[in-house]
Amino acid sequence: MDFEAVAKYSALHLKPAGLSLQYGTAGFRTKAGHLDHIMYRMGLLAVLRSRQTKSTIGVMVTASHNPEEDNGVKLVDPLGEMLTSAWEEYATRLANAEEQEIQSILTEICQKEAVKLHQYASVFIGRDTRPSSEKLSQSVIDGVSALGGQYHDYGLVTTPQLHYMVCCQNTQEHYGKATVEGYYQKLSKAFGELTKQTSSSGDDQMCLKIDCANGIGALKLKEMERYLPKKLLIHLYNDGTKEKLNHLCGADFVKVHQKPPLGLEIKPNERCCSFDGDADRIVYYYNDTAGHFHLVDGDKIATLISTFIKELLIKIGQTLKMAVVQTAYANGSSTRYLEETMKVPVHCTKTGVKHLHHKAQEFDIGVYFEANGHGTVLFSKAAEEKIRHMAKEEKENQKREAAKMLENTIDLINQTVGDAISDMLVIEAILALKGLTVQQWDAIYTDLPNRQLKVKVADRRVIDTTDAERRAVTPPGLQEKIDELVKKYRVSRAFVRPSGTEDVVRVYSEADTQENADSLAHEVSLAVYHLAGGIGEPPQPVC
Ligand SMILES: CC(=O)N[C@H]1[C@@H](OP(=O)(O)O)O[C@H](CO)[C@@H](O)[C@@H]1O
Ligand SMILES: [Mg+2]
Repeated sequence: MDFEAVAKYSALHLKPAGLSLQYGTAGFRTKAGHLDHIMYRMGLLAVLRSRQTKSTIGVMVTASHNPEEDNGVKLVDPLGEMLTSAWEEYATRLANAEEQEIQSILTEICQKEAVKLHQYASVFIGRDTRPSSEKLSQSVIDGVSALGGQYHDYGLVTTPQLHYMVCCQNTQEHYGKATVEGYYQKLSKAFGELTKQTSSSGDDQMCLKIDCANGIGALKLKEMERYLPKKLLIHLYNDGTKEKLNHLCGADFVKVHQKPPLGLEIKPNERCCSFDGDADRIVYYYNDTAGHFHLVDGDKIATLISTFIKELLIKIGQTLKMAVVQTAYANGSSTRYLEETMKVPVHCTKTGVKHLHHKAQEFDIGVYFEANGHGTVLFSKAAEEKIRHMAKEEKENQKREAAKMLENTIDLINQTVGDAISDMLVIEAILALKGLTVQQWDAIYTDLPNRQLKVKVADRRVIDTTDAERRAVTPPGLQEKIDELVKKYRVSRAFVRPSGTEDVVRVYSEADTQENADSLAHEVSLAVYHLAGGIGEPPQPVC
């Protein structure tokens, strides 16, 4: 290893004294001004991971739905998955090392992981539209170069596009061409094929208003439009030309506040959706004729997609094992509907896509979505082969057509990670094929009223959880208090957990009415404030 080069470049990317950060739910995230050294060091780490896996590794510079002033970085593993957990620990150690410790930590990682120092290394780099992202991605490049790695800078891309391209590269382009154009072509072709059957009905225009959160999604949808069939009419709002990234708009804002984004006027019953800042999440919504807002979130997306797939599986007569994976934030009504009406097994994991993704890999077909709209569908190799074989060879017309639909769904979905563009196309195709309006989709089940709140505490690590984060083990007395509060309300549920992306404790509640969900969330927030070291003003009631 050329430690001289590492030290030379490192001096240009000094760590601010006393700063300590952790590789959290979605990599490192904080104020952009604190991240230069992290970027450089993640460039170094990506080279080691590439050498160890003998594969291309991705580095994405983004802070997703966070405010524009923040930034972040995450590493992408060879098949487009999130970085494996042992390496998350290395990432944290390297990020927090003092200047003089960098060399010994790099050496230790190489020894532990049997990294061959002369192995070829390749890193794909992408970034979102934040003003700070370009400079920060240059720091990643410095890290890659310092250790003699090769890199391809894709510039402005959505997070899922980078994941896709890493997967393409490491499967010798079996998954698709490792270019943004290849991505557009693959998805557009699958979408066109899948929606072919809908084109005979005449009034089959699919109209969708998209809030792009003033982020990368707008740029990429504009590029993609010319590849898409004309029958899909998309109208882009919050395209980043006027307003600030994620400010009062985007999927996270709409989900958390349960209201429409600024900058998008909704006429009654119009189908609308919001992307988040790096276009890996999507939620749908509409206003009814009385002007009431209705959110159609990740749980409803999982329900729509799994219903569609299950119906096709019945048609092809294959007993492939399908399951839905959710987190504790999934609305209780969605879980009940999936288990009791749909008869689909449901599993609950900790928050964070990597947990859902791993669980979903256990099934022939694993549908996973966080309630906030981040999710995808995974098909096992065996399931995929079976479906592709049937789509080609099956003699019975009806079965073969159903298999073809599944095959096109496989090609349309981005299996590496949740992808707003790909998910949107899957949803639009399913709605068109099933002839469903957004209201009919929404009416599949009724969400339980719920509320999400944040509480500021001195150190959120004092809260430790178990049972897929549904119960707090520490601090003492907190879970008992939550249990007591939950008992006061009907069909209620509540839990708290430290956020992995923000310096807050998150509170979630559900109850029979919105007033009760709000009141339960407020009472639980007060319990957190008092028992887990709250700082600042005590939480105020939701108004
Ligand atoms: C309640 C919630 O929506 N939490 C989000 C949020 O994680 P936290 O650990 O809750 O901050 O950001 C993650 C990354 O985008 C996402 O995976 C997760 O679902
Ligand atoms: Mg995101």
